Amino acid sequence: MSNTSGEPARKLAIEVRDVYKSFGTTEALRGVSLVVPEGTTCVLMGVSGSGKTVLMKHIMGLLMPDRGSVLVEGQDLAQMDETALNNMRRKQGILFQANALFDSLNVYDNVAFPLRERTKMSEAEIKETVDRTLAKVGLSHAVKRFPGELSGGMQKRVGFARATILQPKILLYDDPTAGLDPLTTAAVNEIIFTGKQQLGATSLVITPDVASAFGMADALALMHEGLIVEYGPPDEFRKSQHPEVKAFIKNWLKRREGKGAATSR
Ligand SMILES: Nc1ncnc2c1ncn2[C@@H]1O[C@H](COP(=O)(O)OP(=O)(O)OP(=O)(O)O)[C@@H](O)[C@H]1O
Repeated sequence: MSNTSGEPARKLAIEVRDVYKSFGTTEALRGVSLVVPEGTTCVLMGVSGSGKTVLMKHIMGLLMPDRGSVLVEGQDLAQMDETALNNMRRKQGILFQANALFDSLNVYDNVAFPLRERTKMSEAEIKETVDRTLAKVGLSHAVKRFPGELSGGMQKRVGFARATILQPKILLYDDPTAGLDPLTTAAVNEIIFTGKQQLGATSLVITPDVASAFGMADALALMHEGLIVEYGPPDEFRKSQHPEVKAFIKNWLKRREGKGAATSR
């Protein structure tokens, strides 16, 4: 199989096929389809309540569709038993808004945690792996500090180190830059890019930050009322004439200008 550029088509890391999901009378997903080829970054955008997190939870196997199917690395999650689902989740690195670091553990022990829980590595092997991972995110100097003693950006980097220490093939980020200042936001975007470059991982990112989205995405998807209303590479997405895309970008520009005015005052 090849695409129009003559390169062999990549395998699909994630494939969502016509998924419906309701909670009572709330139709959260109303026929969503999405493909994310291996090693690429897909960014999901959309207003609050449009269904982004519900979609991501399906990909994590935390929710099952009412109709349709979700395949991760070609495997239909609905066909998996609990053990297989757990194994599949281990291949995913998950970074949500809250970093979910253990406050009582220092940086070293936070990052070592998945290795102690899920591998049979010796303490010497763990040390070698943790040191190498922390060096990659520029935190070698902070191993003994506790989460409360770190800046927001440093906490994100620890979260990233912990989420990636088992070398996941799929990275899922839900609003990783929420509440962060522009400099820290740039640092987190760099981290997401690092995930792609260093791990060759497939990433699915939910972010309201359109500038970050365009900077990191191989493909962008806009969700609206439980549907993906536009999907495509950044260049095509930018030119979209879909009213929801135009409204979303206009709204973001307005909010950004508002923030600029607030900070320049
Ligand atoms: N467990 C649940 N029970 C009931 N309703 C839910 C549940 N989870 C999500 N919903 C509803 O499904 C819809 C989609 O929610 P979702 O969290 O996916 O939105 P979102 O696009 O991620 O929003 P935000 O940007 O605010 O996080 C919303 O109407 C939400 O209230």
